[in-house]
Amino acid sequence: MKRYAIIVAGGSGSRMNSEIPKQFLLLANKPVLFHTLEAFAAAAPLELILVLPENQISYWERLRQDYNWHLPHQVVTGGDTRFHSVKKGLELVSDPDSLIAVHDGVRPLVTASLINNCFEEAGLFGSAVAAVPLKDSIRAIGPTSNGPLDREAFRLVQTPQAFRSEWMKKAFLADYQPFFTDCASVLEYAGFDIHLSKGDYKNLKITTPEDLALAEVLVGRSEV
Ligand SMILES: Nc1ccn([C@@H]2O[C@H](COP(=O)(O)OP(=O)(O)OP(=O)(O)O)[C@@H](O)[C@H]2O)c(=O)n1
Ligand SMILES: C[C@](O)(CO)[C@H](O)COP(=O)(O)O
Repeated sequence: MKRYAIIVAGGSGSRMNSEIPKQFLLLANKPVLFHTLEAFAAAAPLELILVLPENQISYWERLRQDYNWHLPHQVVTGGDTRFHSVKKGLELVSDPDSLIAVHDGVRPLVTASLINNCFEEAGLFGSAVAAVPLKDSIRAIGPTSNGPLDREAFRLVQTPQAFRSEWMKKAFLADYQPFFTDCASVLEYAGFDIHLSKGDYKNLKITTPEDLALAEVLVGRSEV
């Protein structure tokens, strides 16, 4: 089955508080997005689709030239939310019977084994969403009090999130809902079962400045 990867990098990175959107910041001396795209290209034969903010496409082209970086990929402009950006990426998937992995451009430490495992399990189950158990205790917050929850009943959800293309195409016909924080929520809303796949604690999402500092420590360290 043909494989596609949609790398969503259409956000502005407001929580990072950086003038340059976080997907272009340097990690181990090269832009975060180069790490992410290279990880997918190294994993398995697939078609790479990169979703970027409209006002950053020329910056991306300049970065590629400056770094003499030539990994084949298609670029499409993103939308107002992650949901809309994924939807734009989906328009470039032409094969009706394929597997699609959607991944945050700002998760550059994703490994080939995590990517391939998600594709393989999506082939078996129709969906495969990387997730990890919680390490901390959690409490539910009410208006005047708070109380403990059983952390074994929860998982932290990551990307890659891989699906049969037919499922994704159907699910993304939905109108946008505010609880669509990832693709799993969109597919579940459309009635599809979500299979959780083994995630990786190192597969962190660069959201705030300390995440980038942590990624600098972890990058290239396969032994941890
Ligand atoms: N309209 C959007 C919003 C987000 N994303 C992408 O979805 C991934 C996860 O989103 P997040 O970490 O929230 O990125 P931002 O939206 O850029 O960050 P913030 O919420 O802090 O503004 C990122 O790779 C981001 O670029 C996207 O493609 N299109
Ligand atoms: C898709 C995601 O990374 C899964 O954990 C997450 O939902 C993205 O959330 P964000 O608020 O857009 O960073």
